[in-house]
Amino acid sequence: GGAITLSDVIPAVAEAIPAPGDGFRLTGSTTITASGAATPVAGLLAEALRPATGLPLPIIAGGGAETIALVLEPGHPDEGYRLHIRSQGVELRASRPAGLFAGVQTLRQLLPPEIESKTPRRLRWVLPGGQIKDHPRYAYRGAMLDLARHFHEPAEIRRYIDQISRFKINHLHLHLSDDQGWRIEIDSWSRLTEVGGAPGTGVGGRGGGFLTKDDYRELVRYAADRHITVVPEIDMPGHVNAAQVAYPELTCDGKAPRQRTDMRVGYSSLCAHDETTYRFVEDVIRELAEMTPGPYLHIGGDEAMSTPHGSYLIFQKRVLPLVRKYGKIPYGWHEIAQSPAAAQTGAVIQFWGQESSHPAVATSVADGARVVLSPADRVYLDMRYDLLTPLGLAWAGHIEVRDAYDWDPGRLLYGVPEEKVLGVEAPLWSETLRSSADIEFMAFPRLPAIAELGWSPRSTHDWESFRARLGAYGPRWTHQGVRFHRSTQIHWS
Ligand SMILES: CC1=[NH+][C@H]2[C@@H](O1)O[C@H](CO)[C@@H](O)[C@@H]2O
Repeated sequence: GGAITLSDVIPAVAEAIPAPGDGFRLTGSTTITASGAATPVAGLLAEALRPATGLPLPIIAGGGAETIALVLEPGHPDEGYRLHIRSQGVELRASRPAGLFAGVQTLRQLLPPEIESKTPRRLRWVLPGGQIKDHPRYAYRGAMLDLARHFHEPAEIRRYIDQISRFKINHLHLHLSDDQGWRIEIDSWSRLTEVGGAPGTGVGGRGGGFLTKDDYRELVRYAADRHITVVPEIDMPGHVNAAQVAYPELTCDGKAPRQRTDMRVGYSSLCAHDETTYRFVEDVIRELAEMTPGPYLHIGGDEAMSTPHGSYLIFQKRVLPLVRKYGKIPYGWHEIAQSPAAAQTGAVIQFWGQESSHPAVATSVADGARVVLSPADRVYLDMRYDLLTPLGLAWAGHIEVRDAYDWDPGRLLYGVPEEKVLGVEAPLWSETLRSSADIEFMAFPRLPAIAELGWSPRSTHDWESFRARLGAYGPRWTHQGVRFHRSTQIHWS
């Protein structure tokens, strides 16, 4: 493709002022300048640029010519940054390390695609001259990975964290329990993983396993270093068969249900009238909260078809406040909006419907709840692209790249105006996934579309621009070894 310009970045930047001919060339004498809290971000920048360039790119504290300076200073919007590229040097300015990290993702995309090579390439490494002023439209830009239907090892989750961080995604929602399996160690209820995390507890009798508390803490740290907040989810009162196989006392009749490795939903429910249920729920919330530095604790709430409506309301009235009791913001699928406790506890409601209006959500929002948008027919990355797609489901229809791109989070839901939208999230359910390759095939190229909706100003929204930028991005995935789907909607470079 042609020379890279400031406007080729995904997500689209808020403002770009090119200065042609004033580009900065990386050479053997280029340094990176950083101090204090900017230093870890400088380390990630050096780590990103050294392999393909083969350049030393030492990190120094003291500035000077030919340097890429990372500067923390007041006056920038949250996660925002200013990038100024001139022939004599580069300045990346922000008020928080997260802003510098966002700027680093932009910088990577301003170098030729070969920058993603793990081995040195003999190339002129030139950053195009000019200025970028950039900041996110929404604070919450998420990706969800379902570890319950198919467990993915920590190394696979770290790989996904790396890949989503390139597009300024800043939340990773981990779906840690469901009917098939339980994937996070809880000390006070150890059979949850001894039984629910055993080999063979995934869909099709595969995909067993679980995260120890140390695995989880390490993933939280790895994500935090890339300015991604982990959002853990324990799905209740439905989607609990695995917990009930491990602890029959969590059923209303005390009989352990049979283990399930099929893909059906809606058949399980905790017992809303039994105090054992609330002891269990509180223990789980307490242990999850103490190992989760992020502000959110997701308690599911979806598809409770086997929970009578009255029992569902009793359950949410008891449980949403428990999340607050342990210092977290309650978060749940949009069914929780049936309960006044959602708004009363200032919960975040995750909309996963296909409707353009949802009265219960609009009411909760009017009463103080906020919304994360995950319309299933737009952002469910487990939906097939088309009839030929070998993986995934199709209950919400096929989702090609344009379907994922062409909608507006600020105008999706009647009664949920722009200022009540916390952001967007792309769930990837794992009933049909088996590997990192499967994750990458379903997530890319659609996730960048959702990342752009979450980050870029609405004024930059343009399908022809996005598809051209995406086509030019393809070689970067190839150099990284990302097994993306070569959608026929895109002209891949
Ligand atoms: C919130 C929600 N509950 C269901 C629904 O989404 O569809 C998913 C598959 O697309 C399925 O795995 C999940 O259990």
